[in-house]
Amino acid sequence: MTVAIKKVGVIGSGQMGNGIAHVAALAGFDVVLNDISADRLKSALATINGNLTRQVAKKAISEGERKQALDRITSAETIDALADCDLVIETAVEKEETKRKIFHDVCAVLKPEAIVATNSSSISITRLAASTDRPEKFIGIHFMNPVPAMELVELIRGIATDDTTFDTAKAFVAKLGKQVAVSEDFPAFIVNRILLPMINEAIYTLYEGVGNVEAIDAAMKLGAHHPMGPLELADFIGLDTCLSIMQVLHEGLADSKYRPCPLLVKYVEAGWLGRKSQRGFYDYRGDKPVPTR
Ligand SMILES: CC(=O)CC(=O)SCCNC(=O)CCNC(=O)[C@H](O)C(C)(C)COP(=O)(O)OP(=O)(O)OC[C@H]1O[C@@H](n2cnc3c(N)ncnc32)[C@H](O)[C@@H]1OP(=O)(O)O
Ligand SMILES: NC(=O)C1=CN([C@@H]2O[C@H](COP(=O)(O)OP(=O)(O)OC[C@H]3O[C@@H](n4cnc5c(N)ncnc54)[C@H](OP(=O)(O)O)[C@@H]3O)[C@@H](O)[C@H]2O)C=CC1
Repeated sequence: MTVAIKKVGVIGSGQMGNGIAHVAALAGFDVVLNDISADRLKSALATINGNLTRQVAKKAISEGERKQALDRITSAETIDALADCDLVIETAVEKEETKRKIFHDVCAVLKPEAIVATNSSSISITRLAASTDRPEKFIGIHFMNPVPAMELVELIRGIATDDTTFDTAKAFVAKLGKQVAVSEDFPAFIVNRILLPMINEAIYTLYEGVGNVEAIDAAMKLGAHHPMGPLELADFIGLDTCLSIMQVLHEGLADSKYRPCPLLVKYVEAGWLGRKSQRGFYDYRGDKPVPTR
């Protein structure tokens, strides 16, 4: 059994939030995009418009579809604006305390039957669900970056998630034109359990001087046919997010093989978070990315 979803709330308008709002609006859902920062909301709407315009240029969608999708998105700086949403997807920073606070605030304004989802990359769905007033209506809907281009969405049930919530989330993902992979609720789920240790190992390879940034990325692009090198991909994901995921794996599985590389810690402490802060394993401030090591 599924429940009808018409209006979707997206909390956090960073790179994932704008991607989720984009694909949901294009699929015909009304979307309320929420962020604590007005500037973020403004730049998210500009990014969505830019990505929709690129799809029009590639003839993937019509000009009318671009316009209708944009018209379906409203932006809001306050959480009250999400009150009449049927589904809310939280996609703020990968910090458990921030997410818990958001769930506390949003559940207070939502109707009791609304479904609450998180796009968390790694944090226990069961634990996040337990911090809400509706663990049975809580689920992990984990999109991949960049959302408009990636086919997969992981669905993760918490221990209490009911069948209606799972079936509704599955139908929602199908309506977005994406494929589902179901993951059990263990640290970092499937994709990041495999991908992040690979990225962390690439950073150790750099840290130990086995290769420089250029050599490591070229090796994996040309030698293993990865679309992006692991360091380029780390910058794309965000080094703060990569570190948070490694910390969840390290703490959650208590195995030293998940120890975050000290060089990753150093970059995050420097505020060199990758593309979003214009500097990470590459410096993006010039015409083209320049390796920082
Ligand atoms: C951390 C987590 O929790 C989970 C994760 O997401 S892990 C990260 C998973 N993502 C990846 O591994 C991405 C790896 N990289 C890639 O697959 C590719 O480099 C890429 C798809 C990003 C770009 O591919 P490309 O061939 O170099 O570029 P390009 O041909 O311009 O783009 C391919 C498509 O992606 C879209 N695209 C590219 N960058 C985009 C962006 N930033 N935002 C939206 N769409 C984008 C393009 O519009 C294009 O769409 P169509 O196929 O509909 O035309
Ligand atoms: N990056 C990736 O490749 C992927 C990330 N994810 C997950 O998606 C989530 C978001 O990641 P991503 O988009 O990359 O992160 P970003 O840093 O790009 O965006 C996070 C956004 O959330 C905003 N924010 C912070 N606190 C709040 C709040 N209390 N209420 C509303 N908005 C808030 C931030 O605002 P401000 O900057 O002003 O603090 C920022 O705009 C994380 O949980 C991450 O693990 C999932 C799949 C892939």
